[in-house]
Amino acid sequence: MPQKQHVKTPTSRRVIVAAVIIVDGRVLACERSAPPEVAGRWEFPGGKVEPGETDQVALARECAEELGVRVEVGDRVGPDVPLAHGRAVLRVFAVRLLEGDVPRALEHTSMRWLAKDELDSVHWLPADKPIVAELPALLT
Ligand SMILES: Nc1nc2c([nH]c(=O)n2[C@H]2C[C@H](O)[C@@H](COP(=O)(O)OP(=O)(O)OP(=O)(O)O)O2)c(=O)[nH]1
Repeated sequence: MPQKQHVKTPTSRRVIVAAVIIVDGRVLACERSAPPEVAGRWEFPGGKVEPGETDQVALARECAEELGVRVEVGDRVGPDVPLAHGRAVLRVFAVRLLEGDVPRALEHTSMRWLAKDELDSVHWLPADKPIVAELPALLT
C-alpha cells in the first residue's frame, strides 16, 4: 500500500496594493479611520487584492471606493514590503488620475497633498517607510 503523502498546502501571501498619486509635485497621503490600532496613521490609498483580481484591477477598484476616482495604474514604486509577520505584502504602484477626477476622502478621516519637504509631517504606517523613501526622487 502506498505511503500516505503529506502535502503541505502552500502558504499564500495576501497582497495589499496601494497607490502613489502625484499631482503638481505633491503626493496624496490618507489618514486611516479604522481599525482603532491604526486609526490616525497615514497611508497610501489601497487595500487587499481579492481572489481573481490582478493587482491593477484591485487598485483601480480601491481608488474608486476610497477616493471616488478613475485611474490608470502605472509602474511599481519601491519594494514589496512584508506585513503581518510575512503573511502579507504591501505592493505600491504609481497611479495617474483620469482627466478631471479629483480624489475625495470617502473612507479616510482626512487627506493631504504633501510636497517633498512635507513627507515627514505625517505619522506613516511603519510599512510605508521604504515607499516614502522613494518619493523625493519622484517629487520634483
Ligand atoms: N491601503 C493601505 N494599507 C496599508 C498601507 N500600509 C500598511 O501597512 N497597510 C496595511 C493596513 C492594513 O492592515 C492593510 C490594508 O487593509 P485595508 O483594511 O486597507 O484593506 P481593505 O480596504 O481591503 O479592507 P477590508 O475589505 O478588509 O475592510 O495593509 C498603505 O499604505 N495602504
